[in-house]
Parts: sequence; structure tokens; C-alpha cells
Amino acid sequence: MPEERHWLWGHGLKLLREPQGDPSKEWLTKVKHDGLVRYLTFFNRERLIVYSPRALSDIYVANCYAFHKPSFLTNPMRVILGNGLLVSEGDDHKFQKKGLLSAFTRQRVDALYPVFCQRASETIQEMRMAMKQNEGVLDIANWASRYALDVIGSAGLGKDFGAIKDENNSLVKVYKKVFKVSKQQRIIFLLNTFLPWWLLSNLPLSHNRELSQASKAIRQVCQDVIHQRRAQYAHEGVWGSDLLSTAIQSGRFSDDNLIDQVMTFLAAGHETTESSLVWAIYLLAKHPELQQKLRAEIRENIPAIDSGTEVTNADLKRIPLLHAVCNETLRIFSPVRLTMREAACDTYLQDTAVPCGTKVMISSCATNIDETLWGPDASEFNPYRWLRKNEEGNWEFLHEGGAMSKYAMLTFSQGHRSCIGQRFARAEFACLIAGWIGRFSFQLEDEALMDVSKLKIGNGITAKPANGMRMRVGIVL
Ligand code: HEM
Repeated sequence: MPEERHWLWGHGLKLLREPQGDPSKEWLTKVKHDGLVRYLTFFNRERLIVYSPRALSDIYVANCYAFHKPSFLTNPMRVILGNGLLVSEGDDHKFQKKGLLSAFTRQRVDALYPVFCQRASETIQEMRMAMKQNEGVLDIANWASRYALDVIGSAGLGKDFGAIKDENNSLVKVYKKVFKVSKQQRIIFLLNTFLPWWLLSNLPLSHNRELSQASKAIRQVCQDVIHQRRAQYAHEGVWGSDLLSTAIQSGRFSDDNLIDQVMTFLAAGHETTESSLVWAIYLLAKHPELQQKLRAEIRENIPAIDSGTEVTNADLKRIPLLHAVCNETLRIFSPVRLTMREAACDTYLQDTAVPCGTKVMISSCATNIDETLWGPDASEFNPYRWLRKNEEGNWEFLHEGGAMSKYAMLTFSQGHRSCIGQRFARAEFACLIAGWIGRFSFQLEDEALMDVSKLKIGNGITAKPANGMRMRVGIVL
């Protein structure tokens, strides 16, 4: 157990005061452990952190359904994510996942590349116009967010939300509000571990009012989208290639269930992708030679994404460095830093008995940089760990990045509850990075932020810079 602790609050204050995930990174190296670390939260309630591949495989695979997502997390999430796959448990989860998996197969996602590229092209064109008004300085986080929302709208739901073209779009505003973590929200979240959610969510607070309005607005958008898809099918007799059309065709979901799944896709697939895009550009701005090298490889292998020529998954595969940069970004800056589980019965983790009700933390931001799994340079940004030269002297992509175990990379989680949108997210990520780096050069507006410790990272569900990411953007002809 970590030594420094308060007699009543345990390690609770440390966890509350420090940036999310930082204590778990510190304890990984400073506390002597065999893969499990005990720590104490407020009122000395005992919890566990799981670090070793063996314990992770217990929790993700062997014993997956013995660990639930704790209600203090899922209750607030339900307001914005609906009652969809992400918060379902047990047989209900198995049933829902089976119905949705067919929407995310390689074939389905490959068919969506024209949509990803079209949205990337639109983003680039709009940014070129915005650059004229802003002397070439743009907030990349703003553009990444608008791209991610329109991608999930068009490729996910067959609906163009128009966020790239109009930043005052009402859905953009709703999500901006929802994802911004206010002081009130943090206090409610903390109290939520002691008090019942029905009580906290009904307190007459501005946060509760805003959340409830946002939830209604999002639910209405999702309901409208489903009606539009059904009406289009009735009119044209063919379903679209989007995720929602595939989920409707599975026949497993009532309209109400579908609304919940659509809410989940929108929220789960939007801010996470935004965060990855922002960090990739940050890292490439910090490493200008790599940025140039990647640009050269992109330009040598594919037409400009904003030229209107279609680019496929097979085309992007010819640029292993692109995938290496994307993977290394996802490793170093995992958008979802922490996840939690709660033992639903008396169970075990690597032969250690775990009593029912024990809460367990999984820290992707710690495990992803664990030296025992990745080697001594684990904390460094090194895309080349994902590459190997083949006999012809060409770079080949290495799927596990040279790590000791597949449980070394937890960005999309692992096992039965891993991210269903992983393939989709990687594809939209690679398309916009290929488009951006092929067309623009990026340099931090404030060079002091090269030192990552000077960047304030928000304490929301995903890890992204709290104040956006302002870059000097140049056009590369
Ligand atoms: C870079 C982008 C993304 C990251 C880093 C990410 C990360 C994750 C993680 C860590 C989980 C597991 C959460 C937990 O165990 O509590 C998860 C689950 C999930 N994600 Fe993603 N995600 C991304 C993009 C997407 C996209 C684009 C979609 C949908 C189109 C999506 C939909 C989901 C769903 C539905 C689940 C629940 C899966 C289940 O419980 O079986 N995600 N994601």
C-alpha cells in the first residue's frame, strides 16, 4: 500500500487533488507490488489497482462478468450515454454486443473510408478559410471535435450534423457544455460515491438542470435520426452503410434501445477521438523532423485527402509510419486514463481473494508506460517501436509495438468489454492525420507548452488539454 496517507481520508485527497491518473502512475513504480496495489479512499475504504497482465487478463477475460462497472460511474454516464452497451452488464451486455458487432467488422469499417475522407477534406477546406481570419493560428481541439462529431454523425448514423461548417451548431454547443467539468460536477461526482444517485441528481442545482436539458436535447436528436433512417428505407428500399442502419437490421433492438445505443455512439465516439487527434498534432509539433518525415511518406503514397480522390484503408496501409504515430499517440496519451470495476461476487484476481463489492481501478495511463512491459524507454514518444524493417528494407507495422504482453496497451481496454468502436476510431483518426499532415504544417503558438507539464489537462472523462491546443498552421503546397 502507498505509504503517505491521511488517517481519515486515506489516499482520497491525493487522488482528488492531483491530475487524474497521476497517483496510479506514481504507485506503479514507487510501491512494491506483485501486480495488485491496495489503496484507501475517503474514510479508509479499501480499493485495488490492477497492474499485472495476469490480473488484467482475469478482470478482462477469465472473470469478466464477475466484475461490474460501479454504479457511481454508470449512473451519471447514463444521463448522456443512455442505457446502451457501455453501461449494460451480464447477459444484457452479451445480447447487445452480439447485435452491434456486425456494424463494426473490418468490411463495414473499410466501406466507411470515403465518408471519413470526405469529412477530413471538408475540415481542411474550412480550416483554410479560418486561417485567413486568424493569421494562421487555430485551435486544433475545436476542429478535431467538430470533425469527430460529423464523422460519428455521417458514418455512424447516416446524418450530417454540419458541425465542421458551423461551430455554433446546437449539438456542438450541447456536447461542449456536457463535457466541460464544472466545480459543482466534481463535488457531485465525489458525493456520488457515498450518497444515492437519485438524491444527488434531483438536487435543485444548475448542473443538474443543465445536464437534464442536454440529455433531452441529445435524446431528441437520436430519436429524429432513427425516424429518418427508417423513413429513408421505406422510401428507397435499401439500408445505408452506416452503423445505425446495421444495428436496425440486426432486429435486436426496440426503438428505445436504439436511441440508447445511438446516444452511446455519439458520446463514446466523439470526445475520445478528438483527444487522440489533438495529442497526435501536439506530439508532431514537438517533433518537427518526424512531422516532416511523415508528411513526405504521406505525399509519396496517397493523393491529398482534400483533392477529392478516394483514399482507402489499403492506401493508408502503405504508410506504416502513419499507423505507428497514431498508435504511439494512443499509448502515451490514452484518452480514457482510468476505468473502474466492482466485484459483483466474492472472486479472485491472480489467486488473491477479492470480496464482493471491492472496487478495482484499471489505469491505462500507467500500464501503457510500464517499463516492465515496454522497456526502459516506456515513457518516451517513440513511434519506431511499432515498426520493423523487413528483408527488403521496408518498414512493417508491428501490432504489439514490441511490448511483453497484449495487456500492455489498455487504450481501448481488452477482452469482452473492450471498445467496440476501436477499428472505426483508428480509421477516422488515421484519415484526418493523413489529411492534416499532408496539407498543413503545425507549430505550437506558445512554445513553452513543449514542456507537457505546463499544459493543463482537463479532469473530464477523457484526457485532453483544458484550454484547447492553439497551433500556427501553415499550408504546404
Ligand atoms: C480513440 C477513440 C476511442 C477510445 C480511446 C475508446 C476507449 C474505450 C474504452 C477504454 C472502453 C472501455 C470502457 C470501460 O471498460 O469502462 C470503450 C468502450 C466502448 N466504446 Fe470506445 N473508445 C474510442 C472510440 C469509440 C467509438 C468511435 C465508438 C463508437 C462508434 C466507441 C464506442 C464504445 C462502446 C459502445 C463501448 C462499450 C463496449 C462494451 O462495453 O462492450 N468508442 N471505449
